[in-house]
Amino acid sequence: EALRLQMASKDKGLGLIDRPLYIKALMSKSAESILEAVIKRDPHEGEFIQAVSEVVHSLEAVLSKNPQFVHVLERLLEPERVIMFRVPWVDDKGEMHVNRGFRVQFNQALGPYKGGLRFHPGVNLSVMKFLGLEQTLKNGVTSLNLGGAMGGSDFEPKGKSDNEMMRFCQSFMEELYRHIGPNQDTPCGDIGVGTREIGYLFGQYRRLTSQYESLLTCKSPPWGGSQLRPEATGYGLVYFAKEVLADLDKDLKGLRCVVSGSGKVAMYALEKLIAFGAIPVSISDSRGCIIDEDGFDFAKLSHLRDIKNHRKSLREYTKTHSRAKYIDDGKPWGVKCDMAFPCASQNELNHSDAMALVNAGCKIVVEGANMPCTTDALEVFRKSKIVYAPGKAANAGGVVISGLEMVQHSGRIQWSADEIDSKLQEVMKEIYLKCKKAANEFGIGLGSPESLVHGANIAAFLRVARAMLEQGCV
Ligand SMILES: NC(=O)C1=CN([C@@H]2O[C@H](COP(=O)(O)OP(=O)(O)OC[C@H]3O[C@@H](n4cnc5c(N)ncnc54)[C@H](OP(=O)(O)O)[C@@H]3O)[C@@H](O)[C@H]2O)C=CC1
Ligand SMILES: N=C(CCC(=O)O)C(=O)O
Repeated sequence: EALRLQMASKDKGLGLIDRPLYIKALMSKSAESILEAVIKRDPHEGEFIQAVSEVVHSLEAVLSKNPQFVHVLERLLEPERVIMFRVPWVDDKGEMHVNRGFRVQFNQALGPYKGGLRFHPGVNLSVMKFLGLEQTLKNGVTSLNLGGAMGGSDFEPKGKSDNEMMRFCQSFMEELYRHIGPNQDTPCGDIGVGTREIGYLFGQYRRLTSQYESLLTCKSPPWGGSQLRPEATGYGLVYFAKEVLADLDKDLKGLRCVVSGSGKVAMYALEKLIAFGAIPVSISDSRGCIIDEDGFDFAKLSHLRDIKNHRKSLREYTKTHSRAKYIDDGKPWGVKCDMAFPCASQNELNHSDAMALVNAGCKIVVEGANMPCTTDALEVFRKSKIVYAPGKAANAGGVVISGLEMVQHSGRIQWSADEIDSKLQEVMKEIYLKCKKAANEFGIGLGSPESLVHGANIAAFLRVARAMLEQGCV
């Protein structure tokens, strides 16, 4: 029945919203009714429904053994607060512009809201809610006491001067500061928001409140930031991948890796892969990808992509490295490889990309981005027995070091890069073991390629749900 529904949905070319049809066929009544309620309430929020479908599917076994959690899950899937606001700003020519700002404060049961800020024209409420849910579960799967949130704006940072970026950040914080604080909500970076933007946001917050508080992370180390916070997501991703490989008696050395994206997460993942002797052969940006079969000149690449140089196009790399090929509108998934690290954006890797990866010999996919694989791509991985590590576990290194930044900032101390790095390695191993344990406890054995995603959802949900149950119907 599930396969029939799945084929039917594919034949009719049903959209994202209908994709859960075949997933629903696999679900018990209570799980299906929870998903149906979400689809009924916001049928146009495709990304959010996609994220919810995966979570509800993972929790079937938990709900059947713990019926008291059914109502907790219903509450969890509705954000505690959605703040949307106008962001007016003036460009260098004196022209006025307006953008939309968001802060989705998803769940505060485990601690103050914690999550990124994304500046990208693709930002809308559905994307903010999917990221808020992912962040809630990601923070839940760590041992940190942090709730989940996500915010940002549909502002396009590309082509903006430093002064325009500063004025936009100041206007954005002019509203956001009413809703955040060290014990309330502590934002950080994400797509389009790095240390430069966090600096401008922090300066405006200080001006408005005259408070020097630990309320933004990814700050610059000399004034309260943590060592290795920019590197943390990419480094942690590779540490997680090493744990997955170790269980398969493999190691990164000599493995060919395809990476997508060339921002903060992708570039530091590339650096760490090279350090461990892996051979990254591709990276990408929103206009195309570079294939360099012999491996990359990391120093040259990182100079090109540095935000201080306004992130030059990847095409510039081929001017000094003739062996590299730049492919307009290209994606890196067809290149012969052993592992894939999607580190760009949601739904960047679809059904045909997944098929290309299978044909290229890929055996393991480790997500650096949040929800980079479509439901159809995950179905291909499942059928082809490709081991798949979800972003909510594998990319949690960023928020973990954000949590450590908050500890250092409030204690007015700063740990060394080595201390942070060894803590990061330890935490990524802990997260991996938690996912494995949860999957095994509920009978989704490690043999099944999607066990880590179920394990991550189960481990995270149980931690958040227990707190929500004890804190009453709020
Ligand atoms: N920063 C963090 O701490 C964390 C980030 N993540 C996730 O990792 C991913 C990357 O974030 P981050 O590296 O910080 O962001 P950056 O803005 O630093 O880099 C984003 C990269 O992805 C590319 N990109 C953006 N949108 C698209 C798209 N629609 N299609 C193809 N490529 C695209 C960009 O290309 P171009 O330069 O051409 O725009 C750029 O190379 C996101 O999914 C984010 O949510 C997860 C955990 C932590
Ligand atoms: N964008 C982030 C980082 C969140 C944080 O460090 O608060 C993520 O985990 O997706």
